[in-house]
Amino acid sequence: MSLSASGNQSEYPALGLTVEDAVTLPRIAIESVSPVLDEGRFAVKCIEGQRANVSAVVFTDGHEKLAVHLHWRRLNDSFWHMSPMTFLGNDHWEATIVPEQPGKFVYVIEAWRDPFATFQDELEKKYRAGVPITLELREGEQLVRAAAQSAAPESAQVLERVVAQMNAAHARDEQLAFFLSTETLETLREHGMRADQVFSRAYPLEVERQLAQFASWYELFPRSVTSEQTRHGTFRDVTARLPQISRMGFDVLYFPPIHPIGRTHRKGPNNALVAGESDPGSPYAIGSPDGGHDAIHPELGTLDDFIELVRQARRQGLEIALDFAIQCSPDHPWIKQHPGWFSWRPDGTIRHAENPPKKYEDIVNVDFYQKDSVPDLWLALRDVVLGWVQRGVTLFRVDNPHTKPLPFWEWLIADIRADHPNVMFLAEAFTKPAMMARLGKVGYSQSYTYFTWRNTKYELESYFTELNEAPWRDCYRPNFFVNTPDINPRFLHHSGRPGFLIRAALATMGSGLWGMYSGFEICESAPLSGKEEYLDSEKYQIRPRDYNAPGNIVAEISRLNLIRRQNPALQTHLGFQAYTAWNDNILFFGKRTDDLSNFVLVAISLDPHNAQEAHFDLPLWEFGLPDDAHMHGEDLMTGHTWTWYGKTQWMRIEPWHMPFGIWRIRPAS
Ligand SMILES: O=P(O)(O)O[C@H]1O[C@H](CO)[C@@H](O[C@H]2O[C@H](CO)[C@@H](O)[C@H](O)[C@H]2O)[C@H](O)[C@H]1O
Repeated sequence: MSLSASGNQSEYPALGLTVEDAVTLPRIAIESVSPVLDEGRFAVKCIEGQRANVSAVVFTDGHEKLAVHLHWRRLNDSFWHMSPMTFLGNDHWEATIVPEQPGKFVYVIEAWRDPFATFQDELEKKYRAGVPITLELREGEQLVRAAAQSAAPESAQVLERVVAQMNAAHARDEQLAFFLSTETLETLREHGMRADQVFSRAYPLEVERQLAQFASWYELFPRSVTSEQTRHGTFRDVTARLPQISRMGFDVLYFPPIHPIGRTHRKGPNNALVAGESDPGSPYAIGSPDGGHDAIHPELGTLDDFIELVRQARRQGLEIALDFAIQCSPDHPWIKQHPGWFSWRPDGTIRHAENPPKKYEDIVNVDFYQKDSVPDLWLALRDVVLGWVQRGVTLFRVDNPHTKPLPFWEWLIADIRADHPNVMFLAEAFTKPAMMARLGKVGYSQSYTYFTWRNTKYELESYFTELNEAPWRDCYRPNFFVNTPDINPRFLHHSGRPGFLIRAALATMGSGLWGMYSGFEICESAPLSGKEEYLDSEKYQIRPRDYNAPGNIVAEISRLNLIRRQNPALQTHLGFQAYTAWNDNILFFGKRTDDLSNFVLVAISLDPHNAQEAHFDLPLWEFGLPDDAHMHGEDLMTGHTWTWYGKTQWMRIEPWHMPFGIWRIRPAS
């Protein structure tokens, strides 16, 4: 395609215009529309019931006043909501919308020249300056009559009433009151002519449940919910453990794959390439003669047990999240039923999967673009998700989504959410930033992050700040997992209990979304030969645990989750602001709601071994207070309260007591 081939230069005004084209171009400019992602190619993320601010720079030639409206609606509704946009000065306009349910929405900005507003403004200035206004009053009359004459049928009656009102105003004061009234202005704005009317393009918004932004995830392997390594845990055992998990304040209970596990190339303990007869294998090796992605591993129980578990979990305030791992053990039924969905090598084998440098010898990948795969494989995978949705599952953690095609995700997520807007997807992607962001743009409601590898004050401050800025804030919600079955963070190998508390505080205070893989609460950290992997990982064997083991941090985790529930400022990663504490081992930051009604200060020592002290700045300026003002403080871990006098304060953190402080502040009255 070339410009000369299309022959239509007006599509590219910057390259030159004919006069015929120029006279048809809009006279009003709408620029810098926000929020917008990639010029509207992708939807900006919003949360149901929460305010979304829409702003734009709107201007025209000359001095005439403009009127600017924001129109928005749910994609499939015919009714448009309308809010006038407020003029903020310097051509900036803003309006707020509050979408009430999850789903896809669009918004459009409309602008036009508003002759009556221009007239009213001039009339008022001249009147106040004592300049003669007789002629102006006559011009006003003309304007109102012209508006009534050219009114659309649905506005005619309203404008006739306005004309009648004007005719009834005989005394000069009455006329002035009529022409300067807000009511006259608004009626004419709504029903009068819209000169040079222009519309922006429609911009999409994706509205999700609050759980998309604020949720505490707990991960466990159902087979390990048992008292002995030789007895496979079941869904019924998990059901019995639900109250314990719910009491810790979690909202989501996430399971690695629960499907039948293959036998061919099954892995043994510690990723051994050969498994013993009784080794259970990696649950990610999905598929056996017992079924594939839509079946349940027989040793976990029945489908009814699973459905009952989902029901019981809901009763205790927990949603179940399932793993969606698009890969097959060589024993998966699809390999025989749909050989055309895989790419075969000349020797009749399928290449095993990998995520370099990791090798997954017990699984193979499907091929999304084989002749037989399009669209049958895509539809089959969609039906797998739908099947679990029909069984009550609303959350899916997707394994390695960055190794599958982006168009597939964009289609699948939109297709599922069109009928089930409550369903959400968490991307288990650890890859380059562009792909991490793009997964959010194509529909993932939240994502794993680099948090696990950010340890120093500089790293944490920069990372938390970056996530608050464009483009991340519009497309990416970070779920801070403190550990996963694949990540036994090096920091925890030798940090002892204080290190676990440090990471828990960073995750719970840093983002509205955080996650923990079981074992963290009893400070498990034994690594596999210096690697970031767990020794005797539960990915390859059953691992019973004593959750009451001495030194556990169950009480602290429960408290942190409670603090999050009680403080709206902590229910999102947005609103983060780093503050000054004069010590590189102490991260000090604030989280606050827009109206400052909830303001939480967090000080976390990054040193699990030594006491750390610092002078720090109490952010009085955020409340518009002078440096000598008083501030009320409340320790949210202990309930202790006090008053701070003045901006410069001092703290000491002893990790063996509590390696962090969480203080709710408000101006002392
Ligand atoms: O590749 P990631 O680091 O994102 O890890 C995820 O995907 C892996 C493949 O599904 C998965 O790996 C585990 O399952 C494999 C298949 O059974 C097995 O070969 C690996 O040894 C095992 O670690 C990983 O757990 C998951 O988080």
